[in-house]
Amino acid sequence: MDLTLHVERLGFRYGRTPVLHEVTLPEVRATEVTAVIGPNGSGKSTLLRCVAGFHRARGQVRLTGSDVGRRPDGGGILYLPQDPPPPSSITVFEAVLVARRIGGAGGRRQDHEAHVAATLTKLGLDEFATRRLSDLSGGQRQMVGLAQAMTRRPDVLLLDEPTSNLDLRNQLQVLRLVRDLARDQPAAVLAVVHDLSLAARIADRIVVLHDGVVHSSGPPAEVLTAEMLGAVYQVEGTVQETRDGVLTIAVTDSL
Ligand SMILES: Nc1ncnc2c1ncn2[C@@H]1O[C@H](COP(=O)(O)OP(=O)(O)OP(=O)(O)O)[C@@H](O)[C@H]1O
Repeated sequence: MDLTLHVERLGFRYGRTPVLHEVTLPEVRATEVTAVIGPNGSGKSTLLRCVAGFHRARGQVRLTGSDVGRRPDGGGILYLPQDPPPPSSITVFEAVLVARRIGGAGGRRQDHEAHVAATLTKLGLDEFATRRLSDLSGGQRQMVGLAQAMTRRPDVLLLDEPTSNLDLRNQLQVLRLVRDLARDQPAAVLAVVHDLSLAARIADRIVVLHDGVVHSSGPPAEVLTAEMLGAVYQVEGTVQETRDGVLTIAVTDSL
């Protein structure tokens, strides 16, 4: 049976302030991407941190499937935070190699180095391999963070706004890579994405979080509606689908 992430009835509070209420997500199977959207402060990052096990939440987070624990060079749940890796004096290549070794992958050094080189190529980071992290922009370091996550070959990848520091071209490239990674590796991916049009392009399913409650979930075309924009984001908007199935969301409120 395919590896599947189950998140059921999660409840969490910071001190006395409740943030998540009985949050149940649709199952996320390996090969699939689920995007979590919602307004600022709706609990998206908290949800990801609860799934990652950083917060002790009520409810259940389970991995099922005969593949669980079978991946020799990786596995498990990996959380990639919103902030890129900090500037430091190690090179991009070293940073990704260290991430792979910390991930517990066994084997020969040459094999790890070849894997890291291939990962950097996939992300278009070849030219940065020998540069120090301290010499990179925030967006470039965010790409390195993604390379570190990919090289650890997790069963479940939790991404908190993986494109927040990236320009338009890199946003698309990263989201394509995330989709390919989910399918090829395979991995179950849960990603917080602010841009609704990008979420629609990357995700098999979208979960809308509003005040810590799941407002709606399902395929992008079902979830991204003018009604949802009004009820959750309090804006007037339109959702249009092009002939090749791309959804475009436009806010029509005047400024
Ligand atoms: N460490 C913390 N201690 C107390 N309250 C917190 C903490 N972190 C977040 N919160 C509060 O919990 C709520 C949810 O925050 P969270 O960061 O999960 O939202 P979000 O949907 O990811 O927001 P954004 O889109 O702005 O990143 C917010 O009201 C926030 O102020």
